[in-house]
Amino acid sequence: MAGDEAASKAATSIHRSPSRPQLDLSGATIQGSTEDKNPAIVLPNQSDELSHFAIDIGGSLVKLVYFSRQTEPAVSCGSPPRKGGGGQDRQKEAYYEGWRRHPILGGRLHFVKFETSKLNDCLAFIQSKKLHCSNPSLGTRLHSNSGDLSGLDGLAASNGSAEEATVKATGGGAFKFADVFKERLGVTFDKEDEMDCLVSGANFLLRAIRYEAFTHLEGQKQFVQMDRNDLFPYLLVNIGSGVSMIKVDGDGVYQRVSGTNVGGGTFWGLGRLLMKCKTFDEILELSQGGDNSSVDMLVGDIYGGLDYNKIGLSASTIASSFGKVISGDKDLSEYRREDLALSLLRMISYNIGQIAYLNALQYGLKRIFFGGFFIRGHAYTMDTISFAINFWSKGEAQAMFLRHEGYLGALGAFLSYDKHGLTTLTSHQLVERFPMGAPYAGGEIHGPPIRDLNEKITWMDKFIRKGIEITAPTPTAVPTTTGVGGFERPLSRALSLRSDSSAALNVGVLHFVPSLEAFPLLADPDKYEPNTVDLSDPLEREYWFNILSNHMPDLVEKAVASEGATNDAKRRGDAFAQAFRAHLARLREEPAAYGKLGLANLLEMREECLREFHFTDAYRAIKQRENEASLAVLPDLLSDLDTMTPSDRILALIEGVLAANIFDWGSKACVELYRSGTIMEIYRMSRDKMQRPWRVDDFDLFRKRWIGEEGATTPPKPHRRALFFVDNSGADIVLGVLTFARELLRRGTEVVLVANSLPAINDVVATELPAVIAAAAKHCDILRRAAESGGLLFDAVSCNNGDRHQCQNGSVPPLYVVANGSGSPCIDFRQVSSEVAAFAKDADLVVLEGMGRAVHTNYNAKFKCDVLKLAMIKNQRLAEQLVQGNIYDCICRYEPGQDSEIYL
Ligand SMILES: Nc1ncnc2c1ncn2[C@@H]1O[C@H](COP(=O)(O)OP(=O)(O)O)[C@@H](O)[C@H]1O
Ligand SMILES: CC(C)(COP(=O)(O)O)[C@@H](O)C(=O)NCCC(=O)O
Ligand SMILES: [Mn+2]
Repeated sequence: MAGDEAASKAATSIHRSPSRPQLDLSGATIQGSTEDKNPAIVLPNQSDELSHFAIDIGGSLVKLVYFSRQTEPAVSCGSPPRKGGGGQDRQKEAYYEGWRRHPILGGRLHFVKFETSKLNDCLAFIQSKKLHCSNPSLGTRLHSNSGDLSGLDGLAASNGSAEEATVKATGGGAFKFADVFKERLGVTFDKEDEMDCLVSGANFLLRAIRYEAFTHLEGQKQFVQMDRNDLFPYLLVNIGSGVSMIKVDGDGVYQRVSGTNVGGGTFWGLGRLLMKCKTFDEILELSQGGDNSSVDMLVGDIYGGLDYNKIGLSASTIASSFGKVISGDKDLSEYRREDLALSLLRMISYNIGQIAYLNALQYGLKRIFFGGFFIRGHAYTMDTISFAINFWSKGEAQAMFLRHEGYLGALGAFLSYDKHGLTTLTSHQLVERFPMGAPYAGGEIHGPPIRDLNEKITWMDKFIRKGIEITAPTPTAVPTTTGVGGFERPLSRALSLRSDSSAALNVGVLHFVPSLEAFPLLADPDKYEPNTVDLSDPLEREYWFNILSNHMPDLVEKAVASEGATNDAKRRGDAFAQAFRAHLARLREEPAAYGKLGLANLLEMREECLREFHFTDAYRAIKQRENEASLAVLPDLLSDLDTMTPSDRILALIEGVLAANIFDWGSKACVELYRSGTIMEIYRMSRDKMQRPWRVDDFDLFRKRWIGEEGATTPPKPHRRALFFVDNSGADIVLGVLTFARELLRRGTEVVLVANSLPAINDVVATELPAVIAAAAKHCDILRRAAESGGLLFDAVSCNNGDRHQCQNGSVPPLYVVANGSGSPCIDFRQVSSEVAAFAKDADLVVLEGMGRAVHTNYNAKFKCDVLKLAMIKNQRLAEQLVQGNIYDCICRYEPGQDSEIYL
């Protein structure tokens, strides 16, 4: 397939579902100055009424799910601009091009909650964010400002007055408070059935969110990978104020089989009455220091301290919750509040667990999912419920919990709009992010919503003060279970309860990126795991947390400098550091808080966190300096390479990629190294040290594939197309990648350079590549012609050293640049841009370069086609662990693909 076809396939491959909404770009104008980096775009004919939010008003809590449009072309739109036009126009053209190519609405889903008794907070929140305003006649304003903090800038045509807006609403409050919403906000509720919503919310989450469901046993959280084709039947137990038990057999196919009036409302109500607790969390907190044996009547109390072995009950089994109270002659005030709280929690949780089990038994269901805000991510509650299910079912049935626990109904109501096309999205197209503002944007609970960066920084300060409560976990004692009776004491007794705000960080902002797909060349997509290092090991986790913490001062310094070291930049730098440290503290305490944790997630989160505080490219200056220094020596390197035999040359080229990978500003050791020499000195030193065999060395095999057996008469056919996942700026891209790419081109292989959509450390970004290539092309005819035919060069560049080498067949295949859809130093092949996926279809060679992409992630990944993994390991411990080697050792791993032709 020719490149143009591939590109056009990339463009068409996204028009998947005609039912998806499209943006009407006709008559679009850019508002504001053309010099403005982030101008607003006005779409006067975009009349698709925006469905801003859906609401679930329950007996205790109001749950709000709201949508904000993707206001900038998605990260996957980093393709280089096409020919024609002046600089400014070209930018504009590229911008529109992005929108044309990705007309499906991307956007973000936010989750917030309020107490029903504080409905005013909720109304104020909606009002301040203008969620209720959608006025089609005014058109829509789209801002390209990526600094959209809470996600809603520029969403609505904001004249403040709401025209007849209808909003999906569920829960009893949809009836009870319909008039209030009409009066105060002018919105009319379109009521959706609560059970319908719970079921569709749960089905969506279980299918589309990779780490949604988990088990919780004896303090251990374990994510359960649901098979989307084998989801049904299951029992859904929603523990809100009251409890609903629903047997779910499919989409919209369910039956509410049972329920109980003894639920979260009972717990909270009795907690207020008995312990005089002001908040729900206070009860949970109290329970952690409780001993229920002073309140509950235990089997041992009845049997004189003995177990009742005959029927399998231990002495510590609760025979009767609160039963001991009848025999003592004590006033309420004479009981410890902690003990009462624990008895209450156990009573409610066991009871619900038991009823759930009986229903599962009656309907032959093995899987039971618990939702509703009674759970509140509280370890002891979950352990108690799990214990009950496990005990009564003798291990047959399994209790699972949902990360979005209380939002099922609100999410279901939102999905019922059906015009976002969300129900068809797959996990590949969803990215969950955890911006610091997320828990606060919901107000309160904590209100008021954060509107700008300034407010967010102020919030950060508060968070940190609150965050001090988030201490490192005290090691938990060995669980003291007493046979069938359950835990004597809460396992998590020693831990302080997480504040609600930090618990709210369990639920992030869900980004829909319709243009992301799974990489089609993965050999076994279901088994694919991007992370090499297993962070479920506490020692490993601590090591990498420390690495990231220690790197902070240097990173903050670079970030602040990149923004001119102004006072504002310094303030943002501090806030960034606080925010990222808070994430680390949160994850130290609960590693699985954000889903399954891998090193790649941490490295990406750091980049996201920088962006959150408006550091768009912290290493901008460094990247530029290194590019210039490398471009200056490129001509000499090219001449050297051209004097070599093909066999020596391929070795020199791979050596070159490995040696240049030393320029890594994310590695502490490397950053220290740079103090001791210039870029060129370090590059030369690195090259001089290149000695084979490398620590992992498949070079001989690769050379065979490249030039064939020695003395063979017919050389192997060159690869058709190479997909080269590039890494760092400077020597890495200029002296390593481009020289290798040139050789591939010379042999007749099409080359697609796949670079980041957004910056990450000193990685080269797709939009920066055309300029780098243009500069390199001045010294090389092959690169120039290939870049021209790949549409990368606009102005004819003349080759000033007259590259004499021609391609084998006289013509040069195209060189393309494609953005990968990510802004991380690693790559997760479950989610790449649709352009990469389209270009992959014809590729027969994948090259992964650098420690992030070839070692931290994908070291063990298997591909359908040939793959070459090239990296220098710039961390001593990792080198020891992974390859029994040392820092600066190199990896050259070559694995012929399952489907590739065997030439050997
Ligand atoms: N911050 C909180 N405020 C009040 N109740 C809470 C809070 N966090 C958890 N809960 C518990 O969650 C229950 C409400 O759960 P939810 O799923 O929202 O149900 P509902 O729709 O009936 O309000 C409350 O009765 C209480 O037990
Ligand atoms: C972030 C990185 C993966 C980038 O490496 P690259 O992909 O550029 O080779 C790497 O710098 C890294 O793992 N740094 C942390 C390890 C350390 O400082 O020792
Ligand atoms: Mn890198």
